[in-house]
Amino acid sequence: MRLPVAMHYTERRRRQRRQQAFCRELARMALRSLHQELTLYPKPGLVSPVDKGSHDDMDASTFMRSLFSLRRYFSDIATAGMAGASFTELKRLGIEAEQRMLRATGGINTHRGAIFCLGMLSASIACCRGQEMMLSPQAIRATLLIRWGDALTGHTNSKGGREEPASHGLRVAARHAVGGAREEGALGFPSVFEIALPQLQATLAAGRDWHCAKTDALFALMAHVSDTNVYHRGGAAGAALVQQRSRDFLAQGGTSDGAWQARAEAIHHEFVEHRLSPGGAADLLAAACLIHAACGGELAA
Ligand SMILES: CC(C)(COP(=O)(O)OP(=O)(O)OC[C@H]1O[C@@H](n2cnc3c(N)ncnc32)[C@H](O)[C@@H]1O)[C@@H](O)C(=O)NCCC(=O)NCCS
Ligand SMILES: Nc1ncnc2c1ncn2[C@@H]1O[C@H](COP(=O)(O)OP(=O)(O)OP(=O)(O)O)[C@@H](O)[C@H]1O
Repeated sequence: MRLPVAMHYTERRRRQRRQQAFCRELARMALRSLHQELTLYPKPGLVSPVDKGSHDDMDASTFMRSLFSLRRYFSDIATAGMAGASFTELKRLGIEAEQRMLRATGGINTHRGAIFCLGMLSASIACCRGQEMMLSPQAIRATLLIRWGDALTGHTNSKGGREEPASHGLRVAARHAVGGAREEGALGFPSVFEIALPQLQATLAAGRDWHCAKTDALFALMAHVSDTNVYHRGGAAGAALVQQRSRDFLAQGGTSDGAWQARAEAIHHEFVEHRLSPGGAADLLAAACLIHAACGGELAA
């Protein structure tokens, strides 16, 4: 039986409202995930509410200003992803968000990697939802690769649409042959899905709390990721130090070891001494929190 036209219209409006509400909720989750990363301490070399880590141009309040500037972005990129927008459209939203972030922070790069990583993942989560798929890490990753995988591979070699000649990431990629954020994206964020998420889940399954889960996941990321921020500041020797300390921390049981807090704090101070900052790993931790939350997990306080 055919429904009257007015009913079709009402049903369509309802569906549209539900989808808009989902995109707004997803944007809140993305911001909460970034906030979850920011508030974690000890966190080697990184900015937290306790100190500025290896940075002298930014602190937690710079990150908070940056976070507020991204509210609209995450909801816009989710809406675009739900509608199956092209990568060109997503990239335009990403570049605008970078510009808003830089205005909010007085030119300091607080969230460039996160805008890319959590932005693409938000688009993918919303795209799954738009097609009424069950939200799972597998579905989100497959959707990202099917929809935007080719374009993300193309992006690996482009200048990213910005005006400057080459970013730190591109210079590091050329000099040290490391992939960085662009390669992560082109491969469907393997460090999020294969390293950070399983580690979050393993620590929680072992009965430890969310704070421990985030800490173990961050160390697992630092042990595996080729972080262009680390190479930019510390070269190959800095990258080797970050990986070695992180592997040692995990080999001693991570947060299952009674003295983990003191050990993590000692590594934090050592990274600060060397001016090392694993910002890529920090972004990927926030991204893993977002996938965890989008698939029904709790983001504990
Ligand atoms: C892809 C991006 C991150 C550019 O990265 P690039 O390699 O040029 O390096 P840049 O030094 O500018 O920033 C890299 C940032 O990525 C993060 N990062 C570093 N290493 C890694 C890694 N291995 N994995 C994930 N993130 C990483 C860091 O936080 C760092 O700040 C992005 O800034 C970009 O291209 N922006 C243009 C807008 C765009 O195209 N957006 C796409 C859709 S949202
Ligand atoms: N808690 C955090 N502390 C520090 N950096 C973080 C944190 N979370 C994420 N990051 C990432 O680290 C990057 C900042 O690193 P950095 O200041 O080295 O970048 P830069 O401005 O490109 O380099 P530089 O300051 O050496 O010229 C940001 O792009 C951000 O994505």
